Amino acid sequence: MRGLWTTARVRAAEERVMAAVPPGALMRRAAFGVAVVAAELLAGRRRVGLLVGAGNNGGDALWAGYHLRKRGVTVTAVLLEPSRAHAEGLAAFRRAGGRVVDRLGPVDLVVDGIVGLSARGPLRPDAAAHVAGLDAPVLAVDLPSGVDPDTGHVAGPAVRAHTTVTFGCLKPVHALADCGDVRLVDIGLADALPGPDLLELDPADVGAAWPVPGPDSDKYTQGVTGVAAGSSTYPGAAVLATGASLLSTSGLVRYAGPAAEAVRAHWPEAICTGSITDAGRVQAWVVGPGLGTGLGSEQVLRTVLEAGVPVCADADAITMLANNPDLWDARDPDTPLVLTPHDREYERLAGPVGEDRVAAARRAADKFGAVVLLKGHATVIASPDGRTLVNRAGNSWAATAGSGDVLSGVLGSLLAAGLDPALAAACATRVHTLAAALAADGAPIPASALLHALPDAIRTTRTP
Ligand SMILES: NC(=O)C1=CN([C@@H]2O[C@H](COP(=O)(O)OP(=O)(O)OC[C@H]3O[C@@H](n4cnc5c(N)ncnc54)[C@H](OP(=O)(O)O)[C@@H]3O)[C@@H](O)[C@H]2O)[C@@H](O)CC1
Ligand SMILES: [K+]
Repeated sequence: MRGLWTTARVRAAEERVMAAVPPGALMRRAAFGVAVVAAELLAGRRRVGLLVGAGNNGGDALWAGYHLRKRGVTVTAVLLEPSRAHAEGLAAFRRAGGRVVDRLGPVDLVVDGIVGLSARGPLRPDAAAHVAGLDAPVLAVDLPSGVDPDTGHVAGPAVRAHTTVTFGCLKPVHALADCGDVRLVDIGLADALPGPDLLELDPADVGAAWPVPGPDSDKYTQGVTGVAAGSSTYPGAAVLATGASLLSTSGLVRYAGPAAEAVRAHWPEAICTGSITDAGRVQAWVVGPGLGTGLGSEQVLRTVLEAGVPVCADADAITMLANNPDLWDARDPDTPLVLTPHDREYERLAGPVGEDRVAAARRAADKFGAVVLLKGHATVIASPDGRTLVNRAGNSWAATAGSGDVLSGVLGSLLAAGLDPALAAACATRVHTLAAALAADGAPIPASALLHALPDAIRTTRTP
């Protein structure tokens, strides 16, 4: 499990550590780390260009340039605001033979020291003009300039980083936005940091939490998942969600709805019935994918919410909850509920997502007393108990029709197995992402291919 800390907390920790070490020590450590990674990326090539902004981020870049000069690398620097460039860093850079230029010429690597933790908004026009002309890979100092450190939001021109070197701890931007390969340099902040603001699961965390049968298990001990999804118009959603539940755990899966025949044809092991009223007992429900939003579907949702077991409410279930707030009354507030909206569904439910996806997920989790899984390139999972987890996909292979149905099926089976709902949501998201990447292997895939890659994805997390 990896923690991520917002800039306010990082700054507070830095102040505490700075008071106890010689002036400039933290920047030296940070800059040395940048130089080491730069040398690695150069792999013997010898030309580095620095883009240097007005603050300490630029100071890091200049000191990194100093260390690279000591290794015999040719280093040039563009000072975006010469009068505000970090004075000691600039003096050291010049002493070591670094040259200040108006524009970067041909280089093998660019070091982005335009702006770091103090970043607000996109790149300013002069910085954007320097970045637009780059064709060498970019090593970002702390974070790619132009990306918001706390939200990962990109509102305009921004640096696209091949690699990012950050210091002391990860910040939200590193999980919420594309920072390339992220390297963490220890500058001695760990003991000064409070608990993290966000968490990101490692595959091993997922593997450790994933329910697998023990020596005494039977088909009931892993939990029975109920799937209330699909319609005569959309039987595929039922097939995908039920299949995903079946492939995620060895527990039993019951399907209830108008797509029973289609589900039975694809998944003979599922217990299928045409109506929710005779579905039998389950330990968790998945409700919503392809269900429709008519009166009959509302009754299905009401029945599921009244069942007193954890519920994963997806797609049409979210739309119905948004359209008809009376449906909330059917829910026992002590029973876990996981809502899995994409942005448009979120908007129906709780208003615009806005630039801060973490804040949006937390707002809805508070408002509804539910775990909210806000889907995106970076999926944010907020629990009403305050925990927030993020999962960065790193690719878009899962952005295909039916992919959400698979996710809800996986999540439902983890809820049925008794996992903590926020952990279940994070594990399901991670495995879904892995399955998409494994199935795609470089080429677009339909959701059914993602579905069939689930066992391999789960295996990956369980391999030490
Ligand atoms: N503290 C420490 O111990 C350590 C800190 N370290 C390093 O310091 C970095 C933080 O440095 P920092 O706070 O000096 O500010 P920084 O991010 O360089 O910004 C400079 C100025 O840029 C401007 N600006 C704002 N937005 C902008 C935009 N979109 N595009 C262009 N410009 C923009 C804005 O100035 P303005 O023009 O608004 O007055 C702002 O003040 C941190 O990320 C890490 O690299 C490490 O050495 C480890 C130890
Ligand atoms: K930067």
